[in-house]
Amino acid sequence: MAASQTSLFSVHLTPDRGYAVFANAPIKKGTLLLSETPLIRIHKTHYLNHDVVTAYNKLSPSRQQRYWTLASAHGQDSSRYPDQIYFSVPEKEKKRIEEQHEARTAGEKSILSIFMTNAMECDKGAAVFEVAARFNHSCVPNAHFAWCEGLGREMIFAIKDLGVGEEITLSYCDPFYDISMRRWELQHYGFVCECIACTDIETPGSFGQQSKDRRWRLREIDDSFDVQPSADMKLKMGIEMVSLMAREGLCTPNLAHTYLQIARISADKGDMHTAVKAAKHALENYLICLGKDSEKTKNAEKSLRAFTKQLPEEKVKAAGPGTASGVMKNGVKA
Ligand SMILES: C[S@@+](CC[C@H](N)C(=O)[O-])C[C@H]1O[C@@H](n2cnc3c(N)ncnc32)[C@H](O)[C@@H]1O
Repeated sequence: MAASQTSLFSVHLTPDRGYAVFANAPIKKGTLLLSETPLIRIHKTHYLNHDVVTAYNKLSPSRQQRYWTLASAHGQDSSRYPDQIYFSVPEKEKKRIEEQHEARTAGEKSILSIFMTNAMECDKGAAVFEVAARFNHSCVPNAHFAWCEGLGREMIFAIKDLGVGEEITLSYCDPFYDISMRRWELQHYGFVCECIACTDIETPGSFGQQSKDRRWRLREIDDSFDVQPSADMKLKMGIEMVSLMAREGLCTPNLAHTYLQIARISADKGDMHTAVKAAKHALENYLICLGKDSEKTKNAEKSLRAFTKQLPEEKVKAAGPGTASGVMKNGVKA
């Protein structure tokens, strides 16, 4: 595991979660923790066993050896999964589901089971990264991973301030999923999450119980946001989402995205002061989660600049750093 030690974090074996990643020093949110090229990459989102085996066979013997050290969520109880595939599912998709089910329930780890356990989505495909694969899951993650196609690298950023020895976690599933959807998703990785959002869910007043309601509401709003015709209603929903995410401790790009939506709706309504304030929050959060090179960050920066130009002169001064001129002065731009 020598390659996994950096000045920022170390990888250690835990008693109950396999390897895990821990902060070596206090780390500020927005810090780039890891930038890594793939060990193996498939240029298809819906890959078959054949695609993974073909890519594996092209690896050097030493890379193949390292691949086999990674975790595998095989050996699962098949009764926890449906025993039939819906009749209208296309043949190729049926084959993919069957192959993955077999890999997951087999007694031995396989090239496919390792890939499925560790793969991260890339542009039109998936890849496994030797170090990034060691980060465990939390539904309230303190780090975020994103593929940067321009750099051909997986980037992991701290999205909260981290203390020495703190485990660094990522979310393997959409944080807006409610608890039953998250449990279903995480079952595929062969574990039951015991994070703060997943425990004590029946205890009145506990974080877990409140979280259950909040995530359910987040999903409900997220599902209906785009089809909501009223701008005022959308604004209200956006503000509620931000508040729910803050209470959940979810500082993921969804938060930045929601701020940007609030900014755009406010700008459409002519409320440029709110638009600028919300766009500043969006930019700040995209910078923390995705860094300055991300297209999403650059778009937020563009929106902020556009909205600031429409502010009356005296409000530009009041809005201060982070507005169109502030962006340059404060070095947010590369
Ligand atoms: C991508 S790997 C993460 C690193 C892994 N622990 C290792 O030893 O290499 C995913 C696997 O880690 C374990 N894992 C991840 N998050 C977990 C969690 N919150 N609780 C228990 N096990 C977890 C599961 O076995 C899962 O299949």
